[in-house]
Amino acid sequence: MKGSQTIVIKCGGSIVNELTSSFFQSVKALVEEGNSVVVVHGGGPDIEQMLKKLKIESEFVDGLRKTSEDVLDVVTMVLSGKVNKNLVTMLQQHELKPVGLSGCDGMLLETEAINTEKLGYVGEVVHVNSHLLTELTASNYVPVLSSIGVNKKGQRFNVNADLAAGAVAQALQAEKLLFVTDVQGVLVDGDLMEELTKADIDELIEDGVIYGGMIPKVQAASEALSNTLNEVHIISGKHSFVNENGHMVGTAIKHEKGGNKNDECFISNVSTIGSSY
Ligand SMILES: Nc1ncnc2c1ncn2[C@@H]1O[C@H](COP(=O)(O)OP(=O)(O)O)[C@@H](O)[C@H]1O
Ligand SMILES: CC(=O)N[C@@H](CCC(=O)OP(=O)(O)O)C(=O)O
Repeated sequence: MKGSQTIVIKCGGSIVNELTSSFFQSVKALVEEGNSVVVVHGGGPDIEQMLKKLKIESEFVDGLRKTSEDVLDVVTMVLSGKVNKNLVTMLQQHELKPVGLSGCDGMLLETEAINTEKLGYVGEVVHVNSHLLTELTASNYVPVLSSIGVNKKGQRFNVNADLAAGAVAQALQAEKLLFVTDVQGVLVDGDLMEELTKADIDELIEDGVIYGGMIPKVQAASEALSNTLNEVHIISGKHSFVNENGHMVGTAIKHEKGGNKNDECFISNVSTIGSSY
């Protein structure tokens, strides 16, 4: 896939500290081929660790971390501090031009509370400042966004990073959205599902085959599908994005099965999955 596509890459907290050189080479190849790349990241395990250290309790409600004022401060420090700066420096080491930002900066992720009584300071993105992102990507910068949102009154919110990435992809009318995580894709009885539709996803969630942190990922993926975004990929950050033919690996979430699967060379000039293990 050569040219000027917009590609949103969500790096999950499960993998953000273990991304391999093959992963960074894949990102670099996408930028060098003239694409606009925006990175959105989470950091669930790092948040969990810091909350434990500070002896602050938190619980998950419907897959989202119920967020008190204290939890919000920790989430902000961990995501926009440690995780964001680690990712920025790693990208720099791979000769990219990352700019670390939170969703508060430039009101990148304007956010409103989902249900204050049930979830506290957990928000959903209602508007993305696409202009700032496109200004940066036009100059070959790679914006690296932590999933902290803000409302017009200046209140910060904790946003699930999968949902933040979906909102960014929709706002930018991205052609590609990649969820990079710690598994090869969606697995059923240990087998990788190469393609899934929304109907498949609903059934797999209902049957308990897709659970936990995979739920917001597949839901954000299917909701982000549009006229411009025909496939959303869930892939592992432990290796290259592509196989030996230059085609995407992992699970593709699509409007319907079949179609253009593997018709397109996603990236050329990058090490392939076979060479990276
Ligand atoms: N059907 C499934 N296939 C693969 N992984 C699944 C599935 N259902 C649940 N999971 C879990 O989802 C996890 C990825 O979600 P999560 O830990 O939230 O990742 P991230 O931090 O990358 O967003 C996997 O490590 C796995 O434990
Ligand atoms: C509201 C909510 O649940 N926010 C998440 C934000 C981080 C995140 O989403 O990180 P992952 O990419 O590791 O899932 C949290 O507090 O853990």
